[in-house]
Amino acid sequence: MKKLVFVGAGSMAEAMISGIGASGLLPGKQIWATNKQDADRLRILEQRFGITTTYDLGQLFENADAIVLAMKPKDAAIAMEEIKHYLTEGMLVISVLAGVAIEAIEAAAEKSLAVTRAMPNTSAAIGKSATALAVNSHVSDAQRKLVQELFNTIGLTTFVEEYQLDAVTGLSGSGPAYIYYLVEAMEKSAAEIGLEKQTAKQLIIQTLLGAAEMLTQSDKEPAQLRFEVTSPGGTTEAGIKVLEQNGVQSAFVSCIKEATAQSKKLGALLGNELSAVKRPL
Ligand SMILES: NC(=O)C1=CN([C@@H]2O[C@H](COP(=O)(O)OP(=O)(O)OC[C@H]3O[C@@H](n4cnc5c(N)ncnc54)[C@H](O)[C@@H]3O)[C@@H](O)[C@H]2O)C=CC1
Ligand SMILES: O=C(O)[C@@H]1CCC=N1
Repeated sequence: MKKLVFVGAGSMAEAMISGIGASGLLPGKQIWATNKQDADRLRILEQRFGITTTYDLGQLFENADAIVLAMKPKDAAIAMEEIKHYLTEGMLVISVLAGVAIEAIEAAAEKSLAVTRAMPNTSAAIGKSATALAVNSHVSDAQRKLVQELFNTIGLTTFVEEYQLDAVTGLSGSGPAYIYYLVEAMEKSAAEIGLEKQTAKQLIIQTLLGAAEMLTQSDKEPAQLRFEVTSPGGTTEAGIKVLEQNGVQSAFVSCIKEATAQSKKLGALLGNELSAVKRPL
């Protein structure tokens, strides 16, 4: 790949640019980006990652191998209207838009295109994204390899059926936020039980890293690992009892289902009838 173009230069684009840049797969200069109107933001990204930015769409799309659609779903219709004439058959379109169907993107572009729908997460910034990918039939084997190589630079990559991407969005696209939410709660409680912020932060982060590593290295189920922390009549048992009384586990299940449902709704922002990708019967 010689030229990768980001249309949209917000948090997700930055996380990807940062990860791809750090991997050395593509020199910064060959990564291009544009946004709606925030020139200061583009300048910051240029300085930070050595990328090229422009508002000249002709220049932006010239000889581009792959285009990443990285605007909010609500802005996708206008953005597609602006860029559709620059999208050509040989280009690979990579959409990170939550909920928006591949067919809706092709319909908005008014042509058949090689499209990959991807759902990464913001841990891409440090090469730790969990990314799921789905491709349409116009994506060649070489493009499939290329897109996998690209997302491998920012973490773990797996291919799924397109209808599964809303679930991926609810689970791992939004997932980092759930973990940060838990950490916020742990930090709040640390303050209330008399621990200094810095000490608590260190302990919380190491606890998370340790638990993640245990989940990776051990072949035990999470429930078994939890059981092993929980001494009868001990502190964990007392704590978890409160979580159970407050329905925290089922609240998490509802949270992920709601986020999944919201992904489906967001898809409707770019072509109502085309956006809902149904599970095959
Ligand atoms: N933030 C996250 O954790 C994740 C976000 N996503 C998806 O990534 C996409 C972007 O999300 P964020 O980066 O969080 O949003 P953001 O609000 O930080 O950035 C959106 C960018 O799109 C630009 N934009 C809007 N209209 C445009 C147009 N017509 N032409 C060019 N640029 C335009 C904005 O100027 C801005 O730079 C969304 O579709 C979201 O569903 C996917 C996975 C994770
Ligand atoms: O909140 C959102 O809509 C985006 C998609 C997944 C994570 N952030």
